[in-house]
Amino acid sequence: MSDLSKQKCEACSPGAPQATKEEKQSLGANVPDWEIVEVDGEEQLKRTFKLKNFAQAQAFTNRVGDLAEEVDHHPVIVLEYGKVTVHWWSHEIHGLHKNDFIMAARTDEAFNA
Ligand SMILES: C[C@H](O)[C@H](O)[C@H]1CNC2=NC(N)=NC(=O)C2=N1
Repeated sequence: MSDLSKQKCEACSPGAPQATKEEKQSLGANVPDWEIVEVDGEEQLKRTFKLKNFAQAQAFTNRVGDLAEEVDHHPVIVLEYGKVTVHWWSHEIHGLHKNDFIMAARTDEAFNA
C-alpha cells in the first residue's frame, strides 16, 4: 500500500516548480481513480465520488473540507445529490504539485473510511 497520504504537504509558494511529467506518472499511479484535466489552461486532479444520498454526500464534502483546512490547501468541491466531485490543484503555481497528489490520496482514504 502506498504511503502517499501520510507524506507531508510542504509549503507551496508561487516560485515552486510544478510536478514534472515523470512525477505526475509515478504519483498518479498511487491515485488511479483520479484523472488529470485541464481547466482554464491549468492542470487539476479530478475525481467524482458516488454516495447514497445528499446527506452522505454533504458529510463527505465536510470531511474533505476538514482535510483541506488542516493543511491550508483547498480544493474545489461540487456537492450534488449522491455525488461529490473534487478538484485538487495548486493555485499559487497554476498547476499540479506533489501536495495535490497527497491530498487526492487523503481524499480517497476519507471516502473509504
Ligand atoms: C495564503 C494561503 O496560504 C494560500 O493562499 C493558500 C490557500 N489554499 C490554497 N489551496 C490551493 N489548492 N492552492 C494554493 O495555492 C493555496 N494557497
